[in-house]
Amino acid sequence: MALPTDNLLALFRAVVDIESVSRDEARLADEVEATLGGLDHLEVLRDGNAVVARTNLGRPERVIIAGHLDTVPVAGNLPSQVSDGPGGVIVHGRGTADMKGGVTVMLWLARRLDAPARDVTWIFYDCEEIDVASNGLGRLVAHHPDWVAGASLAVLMEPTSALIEGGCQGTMRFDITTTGLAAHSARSWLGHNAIHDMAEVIDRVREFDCGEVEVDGLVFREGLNATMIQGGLAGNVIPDSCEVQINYRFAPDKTADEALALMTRWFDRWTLNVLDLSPAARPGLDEPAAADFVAAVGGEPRPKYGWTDVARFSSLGIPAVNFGPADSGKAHAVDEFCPVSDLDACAAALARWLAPAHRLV
Ligand SMILES: N[C@@H](CCC[C@H](NC(=O)CCC(=O)O)C(=O)O)C(=O)O
Repeated sequence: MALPTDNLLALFRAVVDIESVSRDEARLADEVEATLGGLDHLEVLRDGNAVVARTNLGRPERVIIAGHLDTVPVAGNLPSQVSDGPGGVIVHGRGTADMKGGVTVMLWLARRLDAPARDVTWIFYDCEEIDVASNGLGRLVAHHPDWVAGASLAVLMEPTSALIEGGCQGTMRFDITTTGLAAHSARSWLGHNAIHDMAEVIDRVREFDCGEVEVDGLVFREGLNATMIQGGLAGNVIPDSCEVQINYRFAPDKTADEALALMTRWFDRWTLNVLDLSPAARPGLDEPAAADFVAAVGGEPRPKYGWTDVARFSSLGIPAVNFGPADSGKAHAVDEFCPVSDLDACAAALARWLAPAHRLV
């Protein structure tokens, strides 16, 4: 199936309807490669399930526009559905908010902007939604550092309702396990209940003061939450083990090491098994390239509460911002959606910035 590139809504629905849960992005990556291949103005490169398309026009400046192809697991919310909203057509379904609207705008513009004023590297990558060790952009940068080198700005088309969201919060996921002694539940005094012991861990999670933290003029909002729990063997057995997964979202005033040290102190009675630790990124919107983008797009920048690869680009010394269609408040929700008017707004703003003289057809 070739992606329909003449109609934005049709393209969006086709991209959404190709299921691409993390580690299963090959089909969508193939379609992206086929859609951008064979155009005179683009060089197309591939690393695993990541696709890069770039102009080589010898412009004095190169920018990166990036987005991930993967989604969190489908929850009965595919294929896509459409409805009519006050502002026009709305597309519903897994990935519409996070972040196939952004991917669609990238495909739309990459095909059409054949003479941008800045050279553009379009990066479509895999495995963003899972552990940082699997992240496709991280792999691509490790394999081909030259594919991102020298960029003056990276725009991540994560959901932002077509406004700029600066920086990103860090994320740390860890397990805590409590251990008991199994016994018949009719003689519970012979055992020790690991699930009951977990109550103290949960209390500790709830007692943590999740503050608001201002960084570079944007107010971030931290969070500490138990997100998964398991334990118990059968309804008549005292459980001898219970495991909870905890997620700490930390503001960019802390390094990843500081976040780890804080959690280790806060849960000092237990052993933390760290599953994932991704650093935050400061907004840095006063960097000249970022400030120029803010001026071109307009609107009042907001903080990015989720983790995005803005953090990776920042650590590489490339200023980066989040800018894409859809409300981030709907990211990962079963009823996620994206208004087509957001796609139009993002495409128009990016075209203004990349090729002021270009008329989008
Ligand atoms: N390695 C991390 C990756 C998690 C990435 C994910 N990002 C978003 O959902 C961005 C959307 C937004 O907030 O606008 C996240 O923050 O969970 C991990 O495995 O946790």
